Amino acid sequence: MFKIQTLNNISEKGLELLPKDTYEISNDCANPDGILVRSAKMHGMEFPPSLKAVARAGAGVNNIPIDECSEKGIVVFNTPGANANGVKELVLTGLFLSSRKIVEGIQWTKSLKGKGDEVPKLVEKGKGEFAGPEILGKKLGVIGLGAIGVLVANAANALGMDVQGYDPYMSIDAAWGLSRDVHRAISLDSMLAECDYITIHVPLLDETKNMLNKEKFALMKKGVRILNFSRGELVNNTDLIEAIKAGIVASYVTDFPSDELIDVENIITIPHLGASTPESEDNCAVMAVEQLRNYLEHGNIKNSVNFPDCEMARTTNYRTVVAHRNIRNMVGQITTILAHADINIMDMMNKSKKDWAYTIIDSDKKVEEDIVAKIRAIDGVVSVRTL
Ligand SMILES: NC(=O)C1=CN([C@@H]2O[C@H](COP(=O)(O)OP(=O)(O)OC[C@H]3O[C@@H](n4cnc5c(N)ncnc54)[C@H](O)[C@@H]3O)[C@@H](O)[C@H]2O)C=CC1
Ligand SMILES: O=C(O)C(=O)COP(=O)(O)O
Repeated sequence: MFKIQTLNNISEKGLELLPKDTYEISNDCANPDGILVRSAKMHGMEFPPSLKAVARAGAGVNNIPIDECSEKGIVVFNTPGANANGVKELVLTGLFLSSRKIVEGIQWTKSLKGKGDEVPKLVEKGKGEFAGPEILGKKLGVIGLGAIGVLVANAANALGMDVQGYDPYMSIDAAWGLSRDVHRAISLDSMLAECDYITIHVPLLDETKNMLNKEKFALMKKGVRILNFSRGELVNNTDLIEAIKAGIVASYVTDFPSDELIDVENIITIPHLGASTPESEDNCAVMAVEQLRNYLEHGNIKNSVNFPDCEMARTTNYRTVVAHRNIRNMVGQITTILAHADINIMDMMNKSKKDWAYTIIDSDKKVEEDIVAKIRAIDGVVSVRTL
């Protein structure tokens, strides 16, 4: 029986893929084999030795202590692209909200309640306060051309915007999906200086924290409109508020409210709704559960953020999987232990990703617990399982 702990509400569409006879699901369980999570913060959590994997039903993994998980041999998955359309649609909404003073206009209209037959006249008299520009022909800069950035760039291009993108690490898959009409920015700074609208779609990392700060606001066009549906910490809020007061930033729309941003003129705060659609919630849950099951039951890794993709069709009934550091002679030591135990390898796969590596071995006989213990004792090995 595998125990799965859910730290957030996970769509039933995903949970129902966990067979009841082999999986126990609860939001409060002592020794889980796997955790399913959305945005719950996992930093500071105690990870029991039973924990083998964490599956984030979503894209951003800044709520998970990745390095600690790697050191403990816990494989962390996310669900690339599964909620990208949900976010794209809200970003497009954000583009219009940033331009047309829709939120402010709706707020003001509410103040007319009780004015009776006067309302239509008052509307026509007051509406001039809420005029705003069209997006057609305007320049949009997209920072980060991954699953979401590409969809946003293509959709904005289809709406008639002049779109450029900046992503020094763009994947080949993402490049295939990008419209040929989206231009490649020469540099981030040149893009920031040219654009009327800027939208940010990068993960929150040490390198991207405060990516939009005083220095960057100083480069921007007066009246620029900025959208942040990625993470609040990508933008320095103190510098942003100064840039708004100085008239550089005309509008900031974010999916990540924080106290200093709420109710500030020209800032629109949305309560992290990017992926809150039934479609995105289902897609993410299904993908997270499928990946988690494939790992727990077969040791296959797909879409992990800390260990390499490593998937092999089963050739025998005896599978051993080893998570280890990406250092030399790991495979040599593991296979020597198996050879000394008179175990023959029928098929194997070894893959690496940055500092970490993973090995799958299908053998002709069962690898008994004493042999597992020897493999576990190799310096650099962080987890061993037989399946
Ligand atoms: N508001 C919401 O509900 C949601 C927010 N998000 C946020 O959006 C982020 C992006 O999501 P996806 O597009 O699905 O991820 P992704 O991994 O497909 O794309 C991220 C892109 O950012 C690029 N990148 C990384 N560092 C960069 C840098 N310094 N400069 C320029 N580009 C850089 C990468 O090369 C990659 O192409 C997530 O990490 C998450 O924080 C994601 C889903 C929902
Ligand atoms: O996928 C992401 O990175 C998100 O920000 C979505 O978060 P959520 O699953 O809606 O709590």
